[in-house]
Amino acid sequence: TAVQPSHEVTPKFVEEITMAELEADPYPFYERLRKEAPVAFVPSLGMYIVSTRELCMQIAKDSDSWPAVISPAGGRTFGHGALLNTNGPEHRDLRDMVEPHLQPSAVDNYIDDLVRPYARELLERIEDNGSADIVAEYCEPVSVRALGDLLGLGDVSTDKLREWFHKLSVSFTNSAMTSDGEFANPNGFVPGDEAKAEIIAHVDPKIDEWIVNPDHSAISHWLHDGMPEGQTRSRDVIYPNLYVFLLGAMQEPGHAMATTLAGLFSRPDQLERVVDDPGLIPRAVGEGMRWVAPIWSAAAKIATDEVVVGGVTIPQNSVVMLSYGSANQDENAYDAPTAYDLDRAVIPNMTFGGGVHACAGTYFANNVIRIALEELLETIPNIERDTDHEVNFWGWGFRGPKELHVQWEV
Ligand SMILES: COc1cccc(CO)c1O
Repeated sequence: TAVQPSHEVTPKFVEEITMAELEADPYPFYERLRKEAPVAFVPSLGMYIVSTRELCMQIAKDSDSWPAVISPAGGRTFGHGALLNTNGPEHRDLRDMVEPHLQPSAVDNYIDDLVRPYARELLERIEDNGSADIVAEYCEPVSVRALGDLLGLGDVSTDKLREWFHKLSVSFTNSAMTSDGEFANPNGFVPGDEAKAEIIAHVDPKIDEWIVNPDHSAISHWLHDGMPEGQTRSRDVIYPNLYVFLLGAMQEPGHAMATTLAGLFSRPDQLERVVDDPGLIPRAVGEGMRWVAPIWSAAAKIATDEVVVGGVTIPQNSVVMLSYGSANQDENAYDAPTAYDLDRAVIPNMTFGGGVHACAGTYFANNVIRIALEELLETIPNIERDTDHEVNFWGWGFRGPKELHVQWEV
């Protein structure tokens, strides 16, 4: 439930902010938060928001004082057995379940064959068109196909995987609360419920098969690895964590590709350097994800006891949301933080979180994004932004360009 601090006076701009404004452009609001109220209870979100890099880093790393909790909207979407809602030994067991496929030595073995052929196939389809919405026609397809095939969902179409993550995403981030702590937009969870129903209908028979005939897919290993002979993990464990992968792990590499391109388009000289030297792509991607963190504000923690943070008393059991997208543009840590700059000093950022809950897919994601951009810039080195279209970044929980219209001389 939303714990409204009675004695604190909420600044007017904090009282008035709406979900729609945050999803359109959270940056002005968070710049004011960082300066005037780095820790603030935001009534329309029904939780405390932490907006500076220092405090986000401090809380993310202190998992004893700040256990991870799924946000209210997240819990309504996924249920409560997901990695990001577990701590201690239960969390460790789930990380042991998902990490084998994501550790660098494993990724190095499969990542090129997993990503490059499909990226090339997509580029062959569009390279003679001279224009594209690169988000829909390339970034999202490459992002979902790679992970879908790894998971064991090669029989789910690219478009269906995209539909699922879009539906899960709007549901997971449907965070608006009324003043009495109810969800402001209960209908916003319908897309997530629809996606889950389809996911279960498709995956249940596959789980039945994997139980008796294991294969090398990630989900098959999640069922069997580390379990006593003849036993497999229950669906109650598999599904909430599969939803985590079908949302963020599917959506964010595509966001990061598009955001990096948008950043480079804002610095044509830097785009040219990256096209000429693909060895710069990892740095370009790192800066792109610093510039607009794809997982912008989706890591919530819970105050185990009443605690004072940033001068604010946070009551016990309050939900605190770490806004990594704001931390990454904290003027106390980054010069000209709102600018994309390939050459800026590399200062650790919050893109992949921190502490024991830091992203398990960091290495996997960085390689998917790298290969996708290597193939794109090699195939279409003269890619430009189509300035007849705006770059419409969207999202508060997760953020990236909804579309990115590009053109090139054929
Ligand atoms: C990798 O995937 C995720 C990371 C952080 C939050 C969520 C919300 O489910 C995710 O799906």
